[in-house]
Amino acid sequence: MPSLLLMSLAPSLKTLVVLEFTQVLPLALLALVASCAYSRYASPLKNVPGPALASFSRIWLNVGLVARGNLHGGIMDAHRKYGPVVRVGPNKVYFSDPALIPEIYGVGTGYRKSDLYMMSDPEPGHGSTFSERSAEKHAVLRRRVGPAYSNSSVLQMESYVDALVSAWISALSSEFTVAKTSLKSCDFASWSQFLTYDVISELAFGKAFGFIATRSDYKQYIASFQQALPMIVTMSYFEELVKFMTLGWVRKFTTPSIKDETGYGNLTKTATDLVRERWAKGGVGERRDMLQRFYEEGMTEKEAMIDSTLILVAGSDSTATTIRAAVMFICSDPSVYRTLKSELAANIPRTSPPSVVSFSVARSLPYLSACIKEALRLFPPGAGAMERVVPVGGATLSGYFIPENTVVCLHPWPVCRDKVFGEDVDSFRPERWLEEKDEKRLVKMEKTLDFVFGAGPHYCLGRQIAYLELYKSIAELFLTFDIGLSNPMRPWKSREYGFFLQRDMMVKIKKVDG
Ligand code: HEM
Repeated sequence: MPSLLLMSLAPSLKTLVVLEFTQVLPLALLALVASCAYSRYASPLKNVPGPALASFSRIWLNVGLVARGNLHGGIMDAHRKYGPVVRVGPNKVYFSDPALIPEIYGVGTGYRKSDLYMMSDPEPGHGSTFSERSAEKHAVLRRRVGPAYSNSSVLQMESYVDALVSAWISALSSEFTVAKTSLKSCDFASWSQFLTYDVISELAFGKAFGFIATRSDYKQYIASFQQALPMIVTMSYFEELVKFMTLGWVRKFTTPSIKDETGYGNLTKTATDLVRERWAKGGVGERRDMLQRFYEEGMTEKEAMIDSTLILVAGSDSTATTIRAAVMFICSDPSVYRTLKSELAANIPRTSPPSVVSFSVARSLPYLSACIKEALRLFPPGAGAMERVVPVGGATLSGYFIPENTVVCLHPWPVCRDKVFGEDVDSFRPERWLEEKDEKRLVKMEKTLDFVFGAGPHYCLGRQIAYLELYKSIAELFLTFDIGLSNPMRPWKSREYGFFLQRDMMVKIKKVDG
């Protein structure tokens, strides 16, 4: 009976729906056109230069740049075309003048992280040290995790990094060189990350996952991250979609499961299990690793689970990208290559059995330091937009009044090509760090470069760990091997989604004589 009634009502319902739709559609279109016209011609940002499409739509940024894996390149081009201030969206303005770093990123200036970071929350309402948008909650988290990253704790863990760098060099040697002759090309894109993943898991949990030992992408953590990242990052720019996706029932379909045998879900499970085990033992591990320090600072089990997963992600890709970039740039310039090799050979005696160069010795080598700085400058590995929200009252930035709640950002790629570095900013020239006689300018160069690690309350906590790995791995690589790019015309395949997804970086390696 009810179905008969429904059937008799169906035609009139259909007419009603069609009528409603034909009436609503023009109204919706009108509202859309009015909102685009307002954004383009009447918004307080109407005079800020930028692409016309970006002034009324997010398509230019979100689809044209982010979804195509080239935010850093597109933003650099936009600054070249429009100058130091660019309107990249209806409510977004990006800047390139490093003088704005203290204002936008400084301590206590009131600029909070934008909703772009929401997608990085491991759970709705539970931000990590990286994704937390409330300044108060972030300060509490940062106080608790800070000691684990301090210079002294990092230096206490140097011997564990040495053991892994040594195992990495031996593995490269036995896999790719025999009797000083190169055998097969090495995919250095993967091998650089085998090292950084093992180092970070060793420092965080007191136990390397086993990328070097298995000479493989252990449980496909790297592959699964690379597969998931483009979609996650592109969606994070559509904040309304993220709000929908974080609803409990939707998350079930969008988040990798901890029941997975491999991939990112399994990585989360591994970190979660290790934290649970450790908290059950009162925080005490076999040695005083980062997890133990988290426990000592009063972190809850949940906070530690969230932040230890963050370390694995934040601490492996960025450092691996810098190792790759350094190798690529050094191998592409014969004069840089020769100068670096001579400096290393002259200052680091080879011992038997071989020992890994100490951080203090490696840091004292001027040419090695200049190469690392130049690699970070020319190829900042953290290429995600560090967006912030203008506080109440608005602000005047680079001569434009920017109203409150506008999203603003300085992107490290254009910042690292600022004129303070000289005329030839697009060249890899380590000498620029050694020839500069003007002390003040050198300090300004150092400070500007440091922005690759962010600034202010969100300044990178893992900077010292990154440097420890960079100095040791690059010194040991060029001391032990002669290295050449297999395909200098196309050294790697690279796309960027905040992190760089790089593969097929084929290199030939040969043991150095002597
Ligand atoms: C060359 C290597 C690295 C670069 C260029 C880099 C860059 C950055 C940048 C730019 C930020 C600030 C992001 C923002 O404000 O949105 C950041 C934050 C962070 N980084 Fe790194 N990072 C590197 C290595 C590492 C390593 C090795 C670790 C961990 C062991 C790490 C852990 C973190 C954490 C926990 C934060 C969040 C800090 C906070 O918001 O309070 N990073 N990093």
